Amino acid sequence: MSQTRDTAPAASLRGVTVDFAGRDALRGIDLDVLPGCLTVLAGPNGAGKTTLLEVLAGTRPPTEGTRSVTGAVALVPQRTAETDRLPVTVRDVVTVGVWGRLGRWRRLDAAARTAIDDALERLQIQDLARLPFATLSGGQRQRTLLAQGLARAAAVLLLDEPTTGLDSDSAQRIRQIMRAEAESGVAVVCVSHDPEVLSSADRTVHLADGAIAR
Ligand SMILES: Nc1ncnc2c1ncn2[C@@H]1O[C@H](COP(=O)(O)OP(=O)(O)OP(=O)(O)O)[C@@H](O)[C@H]1O
Repeated sequence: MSQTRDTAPAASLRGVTVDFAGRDALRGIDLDVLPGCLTVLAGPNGAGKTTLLEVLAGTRPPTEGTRSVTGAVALVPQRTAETDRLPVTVRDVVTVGVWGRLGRWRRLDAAARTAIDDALERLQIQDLARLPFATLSGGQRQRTLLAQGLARAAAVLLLDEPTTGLDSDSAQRIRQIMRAEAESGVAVVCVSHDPEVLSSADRTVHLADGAIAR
């Protein structure tokens, strides 16, 4: 970890509970996410990892408790059947990452174009940029979604099982990018069952039945 323990958190949750129709997916979660730190959320299926990531992202409001963040947040979701069907190119998907920095009409300036090109290059998908997203392989889609997250240049980067189903070279590249982002000061939080992601973590948060076990 490149930051000290007394660094102010980039995101904090206090007493967070998420109730799905009377069943608690999360129960009383207190969590600080630090800049410069790769935090891995681990635990069995159904433990609440994705729900916790969604609360950190701000896409799922907690039933109880509070969330505070100090800067922009990027969420790299697991590739899904819904995103497979979107009639957009790879470059379009990555371009969404810079929208938050653009004006009302979302006209791309030079800095935004550079951010998009850099993200495509870091994920080695420049040659795919003009292809429809729907025609990509699963691994290529995952790399495109991560490129979108990098283009956002957020203070907090959240990833849901980014190496699942990838070949070893692609998985290795994604692990290297997560480490590099953490080293550059980003607060990186990753849900993963991948032993190599777990071994590269600065901190592992184990969830069990909706609570932090250790
Ligand atoms: N939209 C939803 N509606 C109802 N219940 C849900 C919803 N999303 C998740 N749950 C439930 O909340 C619990 C936690 O789910 P979550 O997806 O956060 O677990 P997870 O640890 O990410 O699991 P996995 O490792 O299988 O991805 C599970 O019991 C799940 O069935």
